[in-house]
Amino acid sequence: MPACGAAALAGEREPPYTDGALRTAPNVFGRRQRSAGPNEPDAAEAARRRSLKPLRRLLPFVLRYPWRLTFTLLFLLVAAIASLGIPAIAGRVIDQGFIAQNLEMVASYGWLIISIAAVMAAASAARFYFVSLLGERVLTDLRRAVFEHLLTLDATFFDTHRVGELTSRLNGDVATIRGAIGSSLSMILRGIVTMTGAVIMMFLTSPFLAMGVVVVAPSLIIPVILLARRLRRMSRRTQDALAEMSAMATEALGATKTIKSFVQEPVQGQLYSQRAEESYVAEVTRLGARAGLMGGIMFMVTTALVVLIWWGAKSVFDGAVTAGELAQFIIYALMATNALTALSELAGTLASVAGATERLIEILDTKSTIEAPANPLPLPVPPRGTVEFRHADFAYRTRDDDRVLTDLSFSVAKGETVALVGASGAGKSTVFSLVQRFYDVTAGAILVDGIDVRQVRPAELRKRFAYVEQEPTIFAGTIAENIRFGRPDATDAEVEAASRAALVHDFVVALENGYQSLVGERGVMLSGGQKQRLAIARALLKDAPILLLDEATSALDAQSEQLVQTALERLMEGRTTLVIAHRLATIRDADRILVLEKGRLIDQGTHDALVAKGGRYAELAKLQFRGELAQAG
Ligand SMILES: Nc1ncnc2c1ncn2[C@@H]1O[C@H](COP(=O)(O)OP(=O)(O)OP(=O)(O)O)[C@@H](O)[C@H]1O
Repeated sequence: MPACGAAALAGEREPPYTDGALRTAPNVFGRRQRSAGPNEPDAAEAARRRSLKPLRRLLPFVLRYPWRLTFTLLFLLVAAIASLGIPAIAGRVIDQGFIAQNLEMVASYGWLIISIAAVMAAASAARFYFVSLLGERVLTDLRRAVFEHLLTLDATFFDTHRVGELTSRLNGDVATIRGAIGSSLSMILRGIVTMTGAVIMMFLTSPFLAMGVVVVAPSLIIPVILLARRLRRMSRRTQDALAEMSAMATEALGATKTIKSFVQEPVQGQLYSQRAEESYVAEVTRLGARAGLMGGIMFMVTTALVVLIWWGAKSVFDGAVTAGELAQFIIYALMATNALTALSELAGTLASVAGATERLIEILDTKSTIEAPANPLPLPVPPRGTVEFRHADFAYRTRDDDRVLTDLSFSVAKGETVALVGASGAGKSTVFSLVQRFYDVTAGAILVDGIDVRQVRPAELRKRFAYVEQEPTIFAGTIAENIRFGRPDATDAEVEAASRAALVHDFVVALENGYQSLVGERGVMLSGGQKQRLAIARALLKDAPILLLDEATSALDAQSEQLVQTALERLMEGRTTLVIAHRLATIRDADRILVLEKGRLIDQGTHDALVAKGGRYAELAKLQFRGELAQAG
């Protein structure tokens, strides 16, 4: 019995994804990149790994379910008391039954043991059930809380964290905690109660033998604990290697087309096999050490047991204890050893659970810098549909010194179509992010419908915009779900009306499942033009007063282009439109063109006026619309 816990003492069984592994995961170039954000200072990392403090943060989640917790503790106590009662009766069986040769006594004690065993079994099963129930509940709540919180975080957070890392926190870290709470916690709780109980019973049974054990035990336990700690460090290295391998695979498998197109399969294969080898070596080293430790423990425990039996037998012969008391004592000693092995496992498991919890809590503790003001102002109803930038300066927090927008001032009146034009990196997309308050300006102000965007609830503000991205985001779901994205309660008739206006209806009805057809991940089953029209239908259905349109740069064929253009014209009707323009047609139809250069507004006016002026815009237009100008001219 003591040897069976040797593996646990040896510190095996750490769930995957321990601390820090994912933060240094390599990319497809085989280079490690840290994605730690402003909330994750590196220096404290090592100290935090050892700390069990984060576990306290799980407490509020657990205390939400007082009944489940009470039942868990109740059944835990009942099972422990019952299991501690059995050896005491076994001792009596030996003294009053075997030695006194009284078979009746053996039988009646036998019945008693069976009854207690029944209680113990039922209470253990109930304890396991309730602790698992509690664990699953806590994890589900935690996972939901983290996901919901992630959605509230600002764009800067997502600029500094890799999506892969965040999803592995949601999956890997939660799985780590589940593994621990689901089974280990149950074992651990039992271990604590049993060990305490068994030691007390050892003293009650024979203080003399118990004192002997207390003196000798530390010399056995301390080296084992030290070795086990070393083994845990090795185990962490193994998991780091494993996490690196899987992070690399995830990135590579998500980019198979790029890899194939650049004929990088052999290089990627080689990089992966390097990781696999590293992982293999780390694991084999760990297994070797573990095997040695297990063997050592087994030998030590068996030797200790033999010594205890010899010394116990001597005490029986000397008349210091009875044979029954000795048997009883040995059983308690074995129970205590077993419980100790479970507890030594606790240290390893708790450390990794603490690490996993910490990473999840870290997300929960991250505050969004974009928050609703304490006393938000309402936006005017009906909407005015105006936008104004007042001396706006902006720098991304990740690149503090690089000013992206400088003293930008312009205003867009209701129903006006204003085109933003400028070289790549001039700050056009940044204007779109700021007006929707994904980031805050560093100086100046942005007003929508006459009100500073920082004074209204972000959700209210964003309802005023329909945003059509350059590469529309299509979710893996049905066409209807994608169109309804901004208004899940829209009726079928409304969806169809928007689809007809956006020229989506005709191609949808030709599909076998119509609006219920699945579009695949990122809309892979749709053509570029279809995706754009779907995004336009979605924006139409949202029916917001201000349209933010980032025109697609990728060329569509003439017919598809015409369809998208028609759909766009319908979407722009009656709305204020800010458009990042890449097409001459859009530019010509715009009421005004804003020319941005390095984040400054250097000119504005109509296309003809700006061309006639012959400044920067004329040059830019010549470059950007070269083909179209040639055709037009
Ligand atoms: N999330 C971000 N974090 C840090 N810097 C950023 C971020 N997004 C953009 N930038 C930087 O801000 C500057 C302006 O970028 P922006 O995307 O607004 O330009 P753009 O005019 O829209 O360019 P393009 O036409 O190529 O899309 C660039 O120098 C860019 O590198």
